[in-house]
Amino acid sequence: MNLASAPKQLPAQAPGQDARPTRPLQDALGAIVGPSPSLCALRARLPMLARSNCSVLITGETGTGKDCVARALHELGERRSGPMVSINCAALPDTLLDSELFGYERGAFTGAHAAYPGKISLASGGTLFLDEIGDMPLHAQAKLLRVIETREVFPIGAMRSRHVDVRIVAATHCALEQAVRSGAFRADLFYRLNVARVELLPLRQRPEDVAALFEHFAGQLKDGAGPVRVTPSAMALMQQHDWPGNARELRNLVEAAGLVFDGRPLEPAELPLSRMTQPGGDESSRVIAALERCDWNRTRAAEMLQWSRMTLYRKMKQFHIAPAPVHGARAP
Ligand SMILES: Nc1ncnc2c1ncn2[C@@H]1O[C@H](COP(=O)(O)OP(=O)(O)OP(=O)(O)O)[C@@H](O)[C@H]1O
Repeated sequence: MNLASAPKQLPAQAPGQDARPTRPLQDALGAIVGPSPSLCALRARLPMLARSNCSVLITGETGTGKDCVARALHELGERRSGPMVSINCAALPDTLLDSELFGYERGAFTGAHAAYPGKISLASGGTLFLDEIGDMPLHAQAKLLRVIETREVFPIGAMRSRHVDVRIVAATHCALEQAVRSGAFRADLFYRLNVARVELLPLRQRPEDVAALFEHFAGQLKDGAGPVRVTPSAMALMQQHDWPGNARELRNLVEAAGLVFDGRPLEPAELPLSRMTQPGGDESSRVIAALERCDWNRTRAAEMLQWSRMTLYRKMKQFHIAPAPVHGARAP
């Protein structure tokens, strides 16, 4: 099957035209693949959003492309020659998040053998991408709010604050409004971050993007693994799949398909669509089943579920699943 490619959303470059202004635009927008109306609208809106310096909050399920959008915002804006510094707020324990974000002076605490400027200062002149902002502990939220309001950062153990010039882009998979209502997220910080909002739909709500994404990921396969092709019925099956891991799950599927592809378009039965990610079945059982099949190795279980490790940790926390069963008994 010849898969439909994404429509040409970008204006063609006239011969002799200076390539400099359009190249970053083409690259950054071209990295967000998919002909669905929601992605077309996003690509039309991003250049304007990137030109402003306002904070942007990107929301969407895991694997929907929040990181891609944050990168495009940086690359399309005037700060593109500056750094883009990312931090995953869910990946660090509370104490480390503080020092990673705000930095510290030499000797500020045991083990601080040298001063560290912190991610916020390191992003000065560029963009600070705060991934999984919904998992930021309340005390760090208060400090971040102060940084946004004063544009000053106070490293741990420092005598004086330092000026910083950063654009903040934050992302979350969770409903921050609900977290604000429950008191888990500060309302004042929410309003500071939510100046502009980008909402990414789950892939199951934009099945028209599946073919274009499939072709995009197939084109990225290393030599010898492609070009993977599928029959029309296999594509139809993929368009009906619920994709709990969204584009990341599709990318993993294409990589797995590349390993079994022998030049013949793949039939539906040959698609490595994991039963773990088939529609139906409750999610906590799927998580436990994957962990059991991988001897409770969370890295392998995350791969099997086609989730990032952070997503698996989050789901385990959500469903109260302990890291390993005690005496073979399942955690509640
Ligand atoms: N529209 C898209 N076009 C091209 N690639 C995409 C698109 N959406 C997602 N991807 C790719 O899918 C993978 C997952 O995307 P990304 O990391 O941006 O998702 P995310 O929403 O930030 O996930 P998480 O919440 O788990 O961090 C990446 O390889 C990314 O490049």
